[in-house]
Amino acid sequence: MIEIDRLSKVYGGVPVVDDVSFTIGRGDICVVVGTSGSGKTTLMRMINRLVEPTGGSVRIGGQDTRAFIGHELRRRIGYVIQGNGLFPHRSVAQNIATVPQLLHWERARIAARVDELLSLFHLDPARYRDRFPGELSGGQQQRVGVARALAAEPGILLMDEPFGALDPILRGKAQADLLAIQRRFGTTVMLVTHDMDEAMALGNKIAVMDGGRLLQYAPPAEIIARPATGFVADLIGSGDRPFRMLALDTVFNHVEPGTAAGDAIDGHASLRDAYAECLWSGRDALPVVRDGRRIGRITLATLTRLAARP
Ligand SMILES: Nc1ncnc2c1ncn2[C@@H]1O[C@H](COP(=O)(O)OP(=O)(O)OP(=O)(O)O)[C@@H](O)[C@H]1O
Repeated sequence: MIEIDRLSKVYGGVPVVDDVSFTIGRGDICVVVGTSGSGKTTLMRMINRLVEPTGGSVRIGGQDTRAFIGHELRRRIGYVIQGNGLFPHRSVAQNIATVPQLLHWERARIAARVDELLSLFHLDPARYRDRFPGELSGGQQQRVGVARALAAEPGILLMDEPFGALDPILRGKAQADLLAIQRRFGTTVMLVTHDMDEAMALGNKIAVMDGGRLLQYAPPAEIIARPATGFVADLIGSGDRPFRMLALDTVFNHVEPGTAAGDAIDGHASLRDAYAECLWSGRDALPVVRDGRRIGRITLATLTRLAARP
């Protein structure tokens, strides 16, 4: 659990983070959104004390972060930045091993962890562990960057625009990987992004910043349905609201008995995808499959009802 308590940062008399308080629950994914210069990065960097607060405090697991020496705190908190920041002259394995080595893990344990993480990120260890970052694609480098941040099994992962440089396809895959890994390790994640779709896809809580202040901190459905200010409403985009609402849920949760004609949709698909398929194919219901077997249908009427303001 991360408790952010009246946190402020002032540069040259100007508050860039202004009296911000909120709590990130253990195992939560908190996504921080806001306009450029709203203080997102500064807020994040005060969690691992790359930036020292002017006022307020941060507690992790009940302990004030000021009780730690800065670099020791940072060894316990994974940190990923856009462009991954890999060491170019160290191999993939050496990059991932950075923090475990600082913590004096045994060699065999480090080697096993490197291979485990490479496999988790769909990189064959035998093929990739001895390569250098320059010998990887951008998407592969980004995965190694996240693997490095997770190497010492941190309870907390801070991610600053981690997928900003990836194309939309790779971005979707990187988001799915992050969700799978977060579920597996139960890591508490704080992620900064400019992309509202990404925020909604990943966050179970969204923090909206503007001018250094926290405007709203709530689950995505709450932010969409009840934006705290006009600024938050604008950020979501009024034309996108019904579609954002549908994107939050999957077909499985709304299957009805009955049949429908035409190609089926997988139950894991989002309601937004189901809605798009109904419109595109001109159907008012789609068959739903689970593991290749038809289990019922989803109707346009249900999707329309679920897209409305709750
Ligand atoms: N070291 C610094 N000295 C002075 N001003 C700073 C410093 N770091 C950040 N700022 C200012 O603080 C404000 C917030 O910056 P920050 O990087 O936290 O915003 P952000 O929301 O992450 O922006 P972006 O989305 O563009 O990355 C900006 O006006 C920035 O110019």
